[in-house]
Amino acid sequence: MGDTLRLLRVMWSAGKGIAVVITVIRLVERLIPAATAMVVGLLVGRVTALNGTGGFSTVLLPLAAFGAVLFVSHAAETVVEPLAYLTQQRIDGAHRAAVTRLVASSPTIDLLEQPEAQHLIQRAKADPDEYTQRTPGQAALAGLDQAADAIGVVATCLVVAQFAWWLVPLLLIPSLICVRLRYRQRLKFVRLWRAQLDELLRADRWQETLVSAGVGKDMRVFGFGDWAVRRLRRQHVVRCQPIFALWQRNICGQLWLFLLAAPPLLIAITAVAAGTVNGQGSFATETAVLTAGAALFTMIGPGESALTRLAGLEALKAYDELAEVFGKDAQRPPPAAPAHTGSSSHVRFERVGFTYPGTTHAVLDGLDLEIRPGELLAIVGLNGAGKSTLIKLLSGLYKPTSGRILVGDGQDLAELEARAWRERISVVFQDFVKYELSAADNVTLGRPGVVPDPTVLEAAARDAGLRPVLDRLPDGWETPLARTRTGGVDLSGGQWQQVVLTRALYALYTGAELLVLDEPTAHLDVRTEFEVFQRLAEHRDDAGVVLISHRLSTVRQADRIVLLGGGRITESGSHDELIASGGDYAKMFAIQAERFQQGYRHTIEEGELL
Ligand SMILES: Nc1ncnc2c1ncn2[C@@H]1O[C@H](COP(=O)(O)OP(=O)(O)OP(=O)(O)O)[C@@H](O)[C@H]1O
Repeated sequence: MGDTLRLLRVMWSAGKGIAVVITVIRLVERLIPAATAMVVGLLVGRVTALNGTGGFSTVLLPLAAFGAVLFVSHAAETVVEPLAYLTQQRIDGAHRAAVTRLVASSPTIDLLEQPEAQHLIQRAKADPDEYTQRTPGQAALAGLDQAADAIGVVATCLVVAQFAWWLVPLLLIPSLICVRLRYRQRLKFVRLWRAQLDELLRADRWQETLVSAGVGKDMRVFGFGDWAVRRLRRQHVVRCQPIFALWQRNICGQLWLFLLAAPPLLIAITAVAAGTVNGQGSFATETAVLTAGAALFTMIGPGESALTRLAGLEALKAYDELAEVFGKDAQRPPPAAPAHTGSSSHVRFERVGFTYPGTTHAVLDGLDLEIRPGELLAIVGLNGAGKSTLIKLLSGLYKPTSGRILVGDGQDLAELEARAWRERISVVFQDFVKYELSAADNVTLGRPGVVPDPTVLEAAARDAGLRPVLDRLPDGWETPLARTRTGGVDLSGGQWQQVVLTRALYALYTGAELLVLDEPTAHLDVRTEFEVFQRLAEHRDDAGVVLISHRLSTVRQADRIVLLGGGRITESGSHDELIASGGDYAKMFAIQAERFQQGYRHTIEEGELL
């Protein structure tokens, strides 16, 4: 009952007018079998009464009524289809927007990395690419169908009862048992689908990966196309086999359902025929009852509505669970949390420890670090030392497992409103995203919702060294940065990095106070990288910059360099101080300087960069 009410509410949410119209049409449709039975009965009665005596005019009325029933049936069918489509799209559009909003509302990303959360999202997103998956819109319409079916069954039973009341339970009870059994069969499909979510997700991702241009390169070069397709097929077969097996059992079950429902219908037909022969009813009544009985048999038919209702409700229930999980998360920190005060480029990590959810290894372990206002701070360390993790904590994407991060005048980052904090910082991640949007959109995403200022856009492009790249694009700023889009182009790795740097600088020049760059120049040639940093140093004003880089030739320009190792800062100082101390930084620098001089001596003027 609760589910039915919920589906009605969902239906109502599509718009009162459309909900009422579609309900009326569905009801009319369901009354048509009963109306047909009565009209056919009336027609047969009149024809029989004529008994070859002429007077054809007496059958005109039932004939006209029959035509009217046919017309109404046809009109209802024609009108209901677009209305149902509209209703479904409205409901599903709103549902998908709600799911996206909910998932996006989480201030951190730790939940998104959990398989359980991904399963919930898959269940809730109502993307009916699977046999058993249905959308809330489809479920609402199916719920309406079922309610209308029930009314249609009552009307048809009234026609049948004209002959004898006991025919109603005789036909109805086996049919209702069939409905129940079918419902249980469909429930098994939904449960099976739910149990297979993990494989489904893996197969989906694998398929998406295989058709992407990036993987297309690897696939061709290494020649693993056949292997990849075989793997995809195997995943598909493994997933489908239990569904086929369930179908096989289902087909056998259908025979039992037929044996349950058909004999009562035959008994009813025989009883009505015998009764008519014995003068218990007219031939017309017999025709009406038989027409209605057959309609009843088909009305309680295939159980598709039951599956649709069940599967669509599944998406709504998954949304509830998702709201529970993400809703809680979205409320940490509380929405009314204060905005921070003081300079955003003043940050202190106090004994910060961090272990990724679901793992046991502490990536950061009692880390103390101060990022001073206006300072250019470089963080270096070996692969896996935790540099990117530190940046994610600084961006508020994860909360420290222990310790705290104080920002501005000493406010705990965990208690601040995440959005307000992020407006004050500008971050380039190592694994940045290449958005299939225009060059302008790719950059202005750094400050969304604000009318782009062309002067600032140009300044950011100039400082990131993007201007020469833009000059070569066919449509300048408006060129889509994706080969798959009409008129689009793809950029080289270094050019993409310049786009992303431009985005970060654009955010910096429009209000951010702390620029965080995680390997921002790994793909840039040495000269471009040098020029970019020169300009950044000139134009950053009072903004702080945190730079992560393995290129120590870049890092040496920083005001201060810290070395991260074993989850803590192990060395800190200017380049000269660290070289003088002869620690790990000095050793790393010596190795790189030696390799650099060997590898680039002929292309870079001596002493220009080192
Ligand atoms: N989302 C994650 N879930 C679990 N563990 C993670 C996750 N991201 C990173 N790690 C682990 O955390 C450790 C630190 O990774 P991180 O990316 O911070 O290192 P890094 O210093 O930036 O390395 P690199 O120089 O190679 O970029 C690694 O052992 C890594 O496996």
